[in-house]
Amino acid sequence: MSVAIRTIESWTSLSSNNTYESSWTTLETVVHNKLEDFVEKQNILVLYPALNEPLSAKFYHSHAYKTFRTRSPHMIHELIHSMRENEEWIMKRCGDYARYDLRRVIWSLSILRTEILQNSPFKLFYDQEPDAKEWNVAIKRLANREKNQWFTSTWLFAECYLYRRIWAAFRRAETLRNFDYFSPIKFNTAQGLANLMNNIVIATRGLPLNQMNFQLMLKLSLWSNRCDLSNTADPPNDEMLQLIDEYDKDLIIDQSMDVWHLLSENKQTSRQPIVIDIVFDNAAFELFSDLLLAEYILETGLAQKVRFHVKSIPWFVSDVTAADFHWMLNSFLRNNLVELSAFGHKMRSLLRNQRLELCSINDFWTKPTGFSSMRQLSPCLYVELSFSTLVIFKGDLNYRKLLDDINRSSTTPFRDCFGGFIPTSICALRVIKSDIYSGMPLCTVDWLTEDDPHWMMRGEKAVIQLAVKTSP
Ligand SMILES: O=P(O)(O)OC[C@H]1O[C@](O)(CO)[C@@H](O)[C@@H]1O
Repeated sequence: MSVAIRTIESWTSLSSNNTYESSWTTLETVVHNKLEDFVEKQNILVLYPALNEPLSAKFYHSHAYKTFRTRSPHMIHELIHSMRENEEWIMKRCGDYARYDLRRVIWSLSILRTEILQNSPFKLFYDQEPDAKEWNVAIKRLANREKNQWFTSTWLFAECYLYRRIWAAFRRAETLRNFDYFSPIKFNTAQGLANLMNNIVIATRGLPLNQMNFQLMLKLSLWSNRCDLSNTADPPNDEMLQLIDEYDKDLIIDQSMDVWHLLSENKQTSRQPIVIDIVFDNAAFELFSDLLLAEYILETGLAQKVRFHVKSIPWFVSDVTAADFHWMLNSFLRNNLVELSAFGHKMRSLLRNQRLELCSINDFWTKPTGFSSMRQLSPCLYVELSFSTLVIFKGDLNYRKLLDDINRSSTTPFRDCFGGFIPTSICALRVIKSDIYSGMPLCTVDWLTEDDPHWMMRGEKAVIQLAVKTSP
């Protein structure tokens, strides 16, 4: 969107003879005609996503289409800009030769951007990374079915491919192969929020175990998902904690009470140490609020251990990697704000005595598939999760993967959409940022869409959903 806005601005400033209004109208027509050309040439269907099919950018009225027409090209543009802006800083970290490697990477990124905009076929990976072969098999399989282009393949595959391609561009450069190119944006965002995080730490010290406090911590973790850096760059509200009750009006499905019942009953009856897993989404504020939730769960005895899952490579701009996790912990430890620093020390000691665990890196989380294939592709991970009482999946992308990114009728029960994936009970904390749903009350999506056709892309509404695994 902002790419288009920039074009419009520069164009209007050039045509100084025209009135603002007439130049705007002319330009709108030009942009519109160009779009029409693209839609026709690339066989884009001027339809909403088809029911029971995977989401795809081939549907004009979809978030997938907008992603590849504007969001992703813009994201690459911003990444290039960030690499240029942070060149000196990058050279300090990666050595002087990084300057030359950066040139090559930027060139590769520009090519990638053009490939998206031209709906080119996916290229194979020629790198030596362990997953390259698997990716290439999948790309060739798509090519046989003529679905190996950005707009014709499934959205999930194409979007994961995009982040794998960006990674490949950096991995090829000797000095930058271990550099996280999204780290400047993740670190800067987190640093800017230190005061807010410190205030929230103060406000949440010593919260006793009860349903209300549990729901508060769960909802804080939910609403922090508004602050991803790929879609909704808005900073969290300073009053977030105080506004949680008010946010309830945007919570379309709220099963936080059911999650509470599941965990508090399990606490009474379980004879085994209770483990809960959190599959992280975004770094910075969201990561902080997930750590707070984990702390509350442990302090109140709802579980004896909380395990965290991170991405193996820089992913969807702001997803948490192991390096982000350690960076955040260290930044808390070194912080001058007393309570934030004490929180860091607490986290460190919980990690040392293994009540918190950062699970070993698993590349399943960055595969271009939904979770229904976990059992087959990553059986050990599936078994590991099955020992847990509850897995909390954070965010929109994890939600899409839970549903295999298939556009079922919005009222289909949550659990019926998992394609058999149910290693244990599953909770989704999702701020809605894409056009896929489950378990929605009748007509809700229709009414919301009638009021605002783009509501699902704004990251304003959310769901807390639970699927309980009953013993066989
Ligand atoms: O960080 P989240 O909540 O997974 O969302 C990030 C983005 O991922 C998507 O699912 C795909 O781009 C978007 O809908 C969303 O903007």
